[in-house]
Amino acid sequence: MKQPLLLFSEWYKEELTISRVEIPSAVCLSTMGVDQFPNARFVSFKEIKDSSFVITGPLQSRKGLEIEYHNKVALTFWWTETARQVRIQGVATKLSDEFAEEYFKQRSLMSQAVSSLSKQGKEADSLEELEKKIQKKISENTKIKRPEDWSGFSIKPTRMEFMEFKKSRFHNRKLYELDNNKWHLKQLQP
Ligand SMILES: Cc1cc2nc3c(=O)[nH]c(=O)nc-3n(C[C@H](O)[C@H](O)[C@H](O)COP(=O)(O)O)c2cc1C
Repeated sequence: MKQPLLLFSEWYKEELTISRVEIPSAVCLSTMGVDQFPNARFVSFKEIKDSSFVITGPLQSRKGLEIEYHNKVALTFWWTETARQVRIQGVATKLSDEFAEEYFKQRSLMSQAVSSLSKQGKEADSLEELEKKIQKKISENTKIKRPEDWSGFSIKPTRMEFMEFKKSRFHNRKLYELDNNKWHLKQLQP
C-alpha cells in the first residue's frame, strides 16, 4: 500500500508541473468557529514537514483564534489540471518560533510589511492611512521584524481522502485513516 503522504507529494508535484493558476498552493482551511459554525477560507500550503502540513499567518486572526479554541481542522485541495481533490482532517499545532522566523524570511518585502502593520481581520479606521504606512515601511528598505503574532500551524493528518474526478461521475475515492499510528486504506464508492 502506498503511504498517503507519498501519494500526496506525487499528486501535488504532478499538478504543479502543469498548473496554469497563479497560486497553485491554495488550499481551503476549515475550522470550527467559537460560535459552533464551521468557517472556511483559502490559505497557502507551504510544505510537508515532519509528516505534517504547514500553513502560516497571524495567530490573532479569526482562524488563529478558532484553532486555539478547537485544534481539529480540515484542508481541502482541488487541483484543476489533474482533476483531483484531496481532503485532509488533522490536528493543528502552533509552529515553533524558529520555524515561524524561517517562513517569515521567505516572504516578499511587501508581504512582510503588510504582516507587520495590518492586524488581519480587525476593522480598519482608514485603509488609505494603513496603505501609506505600509508604503513608508517598504521605502525604508530595512529588515522587517516578524511580529510576535505572525506564525502558523503544522497539521498532523489523521484522515486523508484522494479523489480522482471522472466526468462520468464514477469517481475514484481512496480513503486513508490513521489507527494506532498505522494508515488503513479503504476504496469508497463514488
Ligand atoms: C489564494 C489565497 C491564499 C491565501 N493565503 C493565505 C495565507 O497563507 N495565510 C493567511 O493568513 N491568509 C491567506 N489568505 C487570506 C485568507 O483567505 C483570509 O482572508 C485570511 O487568512 C483571514 O482569514 P480569517 O479571518 O479566517 O483568519 C489567502 C487567500 C487566498 C485567496
